[in-house]
Amino acid sequence: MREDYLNGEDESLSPQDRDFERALRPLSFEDFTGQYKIVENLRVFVLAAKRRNEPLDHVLLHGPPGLGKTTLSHIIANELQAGIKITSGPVLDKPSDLAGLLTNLEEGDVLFIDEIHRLNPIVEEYLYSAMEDFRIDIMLDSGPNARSVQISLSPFTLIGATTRSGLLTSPLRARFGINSRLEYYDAKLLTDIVSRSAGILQTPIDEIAAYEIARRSRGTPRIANMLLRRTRDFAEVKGNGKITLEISKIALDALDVDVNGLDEMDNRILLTIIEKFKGGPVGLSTIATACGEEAETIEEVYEPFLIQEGYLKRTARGRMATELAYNHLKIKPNLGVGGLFEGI
Ligand SMILES: Nc1ncnc2c1ncn2[C@@H]1O[C@H](COP(=O)(O)OP(=O)(O)OP(=O)(O)O)[C@@H](O)[C@H]1O
Ligand SMILES: [Mg+2]
Repeated sequence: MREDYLNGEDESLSPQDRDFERALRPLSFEDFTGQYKIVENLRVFVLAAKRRNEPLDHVLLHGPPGLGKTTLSHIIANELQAGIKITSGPVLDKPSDLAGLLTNLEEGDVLFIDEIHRLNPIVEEYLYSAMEDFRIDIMLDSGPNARSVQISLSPFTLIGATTRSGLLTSPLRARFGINSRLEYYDAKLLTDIVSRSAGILQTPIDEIAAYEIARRSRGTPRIANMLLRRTRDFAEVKGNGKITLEISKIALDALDVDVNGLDEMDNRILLTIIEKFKGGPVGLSTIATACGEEAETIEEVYEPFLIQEGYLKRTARGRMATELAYNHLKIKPNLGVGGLFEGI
C-alpha cells in the first residue's frame, strides 16, 4: 500500500491547489453550507451515537466530484471527536492492507475509504465482516499449513465516498446504515460559500461579484473556490485587489466559463452531439471518442450537471441534446421528419 496517501484530497490537484482546498474546508457542521437535510440527519445520528457511547453507523456519501464528500467525512469525525484514518479503494490492493488499517483503529474511530467503488473484490469481502461484526478472519500461511485466525476489531465507523454509487455491489451498499446523496448547490448557497472563502483569503469582494462567480460554477463548491482564486489574481493584476462585478466578468470570460456556467468540455459535448450526431440519440462511448474524453469522466463529471440543468436527456437509445442546448449554442434546430424534439 502506498504510504504517502494524502489527506483525502483530490490527487489530480497541484500541491498549491490542495493547500488552498485545505484552508477553505469547513471543519464543523456549522460551517458547512447547504445539503441541509443530510447535515441535519447527520447531526442527529452523531449526537445519538455519542449519547449511547456507540460508534456511528457506517455512512455512504455519494454524488458528483467537488460537492463536499471528503469535507463532510472529516466533519463527521470532528463532530464525533474521533480519530480518522484515510485511504482509498484503489490503494487497498491486498486484504493485508485493509487488515493493517483496521487493527490500528481505536474505539469509535472513523475509517474513510474514498472511491470505495474501486475496491478490489477480495478486499471488499473482508470488509463485510469487519463492518458487520467488527472482526476479520485472516489466513495465515498457505497450502497444507493454512489456517484462519479471527481478529476482533475495535468498533469503528466506516465512511465510504464515491462518485459512482451505481458501481457498488449490493452486499456492500446494504452494510451502510446511512446513505446520503449530495446534490449540486444553487447559486445562492454558492454565493455564501464564495463570500466565506473570500473572507478566509482576506480578499474584498462585492456581493454581486460573489453571485456572478457562484452562478457560473457548475453548482460545485470546488469550482466556485477555484474560480474565486483565479478571479482574485485578476483583481490584483488588473484592478486594485477588490473583486468587483466587472473584474469577475473579465476573469470568467478569460477562463472560458460561459454565462450559464458551462465550461469548455460541457460545450464541446453538446456541440458534438448536435453537429456530429444531429442532436442524438447517440451512445456515451461514441460521444467520448468524438470529444477525446474518457466515457467514465463524461458520465461522472459532465453529464449529471448537463442533465440537471436540462441541456441533455438520457434516453433508452442514447443521449440527446435538448432545445435548451440548441438555444444555448445559438444553433437552429433542424426540424426534419418527425420533428426533432418529438418524444423528449
Ligand atoms: N458545503 C460546503 N461549504 C463550503 N465549502 C465546501 C462545501 N462543500 C465543499 N466545499 C469546498 O469544496 C472543496 C471540495 O470539496 P470535497 O473535497 O469535500 O469534495 P468531494 O465531494 O470529496 O470531491 P471528490 O469526489 O472529487 O473527492 C473543499 O475544499 C471545500 O473547501
Ligand atoms: Mg473527495
